[in-house]
Amino acid sequence: MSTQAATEDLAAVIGLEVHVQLETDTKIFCGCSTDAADAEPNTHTCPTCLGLPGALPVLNEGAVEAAVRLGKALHADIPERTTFHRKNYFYPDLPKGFQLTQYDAPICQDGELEVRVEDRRRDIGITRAHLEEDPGSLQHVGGSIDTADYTKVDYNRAGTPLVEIVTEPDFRSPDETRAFLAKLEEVLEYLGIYDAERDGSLRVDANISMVSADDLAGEVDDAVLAEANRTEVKNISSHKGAQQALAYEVTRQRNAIQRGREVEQETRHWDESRGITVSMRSKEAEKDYRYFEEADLPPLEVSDWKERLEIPELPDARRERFREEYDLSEEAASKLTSTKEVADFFEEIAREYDPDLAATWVADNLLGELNYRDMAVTDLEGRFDEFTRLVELVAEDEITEKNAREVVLRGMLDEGETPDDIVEAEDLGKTSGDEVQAAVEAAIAENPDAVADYEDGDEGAINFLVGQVMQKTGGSADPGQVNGLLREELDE
Ligand SMILES: Nc1ncnc2c1ncn2[C@@H]1O[C@H](COP(=O)(O)OP(=O)(O)OP(=O)(O)O)[C@@H](O)[C@H]1O
Ligand SMILES: [Mg+2]
Ligand SMILES: [Mg+2]
Repeated sequence: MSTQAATEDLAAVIGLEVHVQLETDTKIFCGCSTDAADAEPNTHTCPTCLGLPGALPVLNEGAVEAAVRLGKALHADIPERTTFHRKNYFYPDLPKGFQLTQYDAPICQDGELEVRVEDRRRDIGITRAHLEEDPGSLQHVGGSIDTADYTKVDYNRAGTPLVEIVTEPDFRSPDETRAFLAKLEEVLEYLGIYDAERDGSLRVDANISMVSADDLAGEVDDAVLAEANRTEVKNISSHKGAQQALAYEVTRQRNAIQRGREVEQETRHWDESRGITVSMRSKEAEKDYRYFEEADLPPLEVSDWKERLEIPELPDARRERFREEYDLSEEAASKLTSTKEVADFFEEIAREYDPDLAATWVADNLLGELNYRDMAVTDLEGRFDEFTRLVELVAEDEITEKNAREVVLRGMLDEGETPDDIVEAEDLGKTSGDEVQAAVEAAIAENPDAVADYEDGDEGAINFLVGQVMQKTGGSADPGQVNGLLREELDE
């Protein structure tokens, strides 16, 4: 098809395999801790995750529950029973010589995830999501994967629970994959089964082929996609990486086809520092893996787990509810549902104070100041009460909005102080009505010339008097209010 395609318009067909580390305390088939971020290499290991002879796997219920919750969120089918298989291949990151994974009875099948790209809605089909164990990690010394002097291996990661989410070849551009991955991460975080901060917690294999644009118009014939030669790009660890690696492949494959060459069906490696993909090996066929069912793990009955396990309201539903319930703009509702923490936080404040005030303070002021400092709402962990107190001070009119934003909020974020301490130290408490009234009267009594000018029709004189009152109140009075009070006195 390549020679024929050379004369036609070409379009990209993309499918993703996304590996997500599930957040559990222990590994998927043994009791070793998964929290090895600061551990010495090869210290979080045992005979099971090292694959020593005679060691038996025991399935971690928490990992299965996380996968079932994900399945619900993706509107996937959860089978009555699910099984595990051995996928045999030889590579140093795999001490047993096989990976325990799922094959013909995965925990989730036939789901979908709705994505928005600019203003278009795209429903991306989820072929399957299956559980498996993470291999160990390799560290290439003195170069990258193809040029290193030698390689070190660390089995702390081996056995970390993974869910591999395989999409249908439904993406038509690298941008769409970026939107999908962002959305998927949002859902995973809402479900509380994933830690985005952990290194390597999301890894992507991106499959891409170029086919004739005509073949993609209308109903797509599966046979066309099955026939197209695709490359599978590995070693992608971010949304941006996926987008860049795929954009590179679009150009590379298009050039090859236009020069009359065939695109090889192969596995390629994304070299992030060089911004290119490099050929690694021809793509192994499924039969190479000699899959067979793991005799040490009996089939698992999961028919009633879907009913039993609850999932929280997900980002799309929550955004819609926020728009209606709190009468928010699309933009504000999106910002306020970007993470579960932000959304929970907003709702807590909105219930107690005015939702408009809560929306302004969380979506604009707080997120704006955090963003400016490269911080996230999670950096405020344990200080939510302080922020609520700040909103309360504004709601009850005890400090001006300007001081709240420019002095108190910034002091909280930069100096780690509490709102009440800042208000006291900076003497920000709004001057009471009586004090302002007294200052107005004093300013009038002390400045007969300005009063006379005002009475002669000189509007500028009022500004001078406002300035006098502001001075007397140490700047804590509201200038608009002072102006009104002065006119009331003078116009009597
Ligand atoms: N013509 C195509 N162009 C781009 N991607 C495709 C095409 N056909 C299928 N794909 C995608 O390739 C991926 C296949 O993943 P799957 O895990 O089923 O098989 P695999 O990559 O052969 O196996 P392995 O898990 O060993 O890598 C899916 O994401 C699918 O959408
Ligand atoms: Mg796969
Ligand atoms: Mg693959």
